[in-house]
Amino acid sequence: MADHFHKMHGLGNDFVVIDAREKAVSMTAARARAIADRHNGIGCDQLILLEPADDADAVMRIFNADGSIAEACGNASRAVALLIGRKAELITAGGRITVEPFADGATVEMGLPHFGWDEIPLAYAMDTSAMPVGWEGLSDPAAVNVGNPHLIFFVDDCDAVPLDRLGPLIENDPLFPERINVNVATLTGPNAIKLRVWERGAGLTLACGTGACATAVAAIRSKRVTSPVEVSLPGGILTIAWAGGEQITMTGPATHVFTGETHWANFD
Ligand SMILES: N[C@H](CCC[C@H](N)C(=O)O)C(=O)O
Repeated sequence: MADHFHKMHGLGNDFVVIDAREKAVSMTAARARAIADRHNGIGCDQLILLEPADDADAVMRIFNADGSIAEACGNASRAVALLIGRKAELITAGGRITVEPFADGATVEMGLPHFGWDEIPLAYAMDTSAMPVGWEGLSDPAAVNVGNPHLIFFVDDCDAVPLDRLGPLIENDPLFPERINVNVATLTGPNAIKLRVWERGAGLTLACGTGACATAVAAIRSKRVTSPVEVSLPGGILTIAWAGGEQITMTGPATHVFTGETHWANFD
């Protein structure tokens, strides 16, 4: 009996989605890594495993391409919304989210942002709105936790930042006990941001939903922009709304590419 999966993406941030609500699928970091491998596996930025939940529509477990666990995944939340096909509540390691699909995408209530140094988390206390730290020309970042941890640098030209080199350096800095997602953002209007992201455990991706949420929240909080914000990533545009103290709302496309079948034991 073959195992089925859905190959999906949100603005090019791609996923292997396994719906294990009816039939359990065991997943380990090693198996997730093997499935995510773009040469010897199926290939994806994150592996998404849907499991039964007592008081929600599903538990959504998120494995990065390196096998590490992510507490939130905005683009995958929209993909799962499309797959479920109706309004749904999902439990993730970072909290409870509500998703509502439309024809070719979804709106997601991503929960509340957190700003405390120990909520990011950081290794020691500091003001997370403008941190007194820097890496090779990148300085004064903000940090926001939107279920998962994000560091945001506002720069004049995000395309000029060597993120392929600085991303892993910052991701793995001892300041971040749980590592961190690295965002470089350029303001392009009173409600517009251009964004590139180095993702914890996945590297450069075409889009990052939680990165867009964290960056928009940091920009709104510091009065660089007003809500709602259009965030332009290499893969496309997400709209993020946040009225301070409220839920973050993210709206954007989701794509079901194909349904495939395999045997997960092949990846052990
Ligand atoms: N691509 C995801 C983010 C994955 C975050 C993951 N890299 C981590 O937090 O470890 C998104 O659309 O939000």
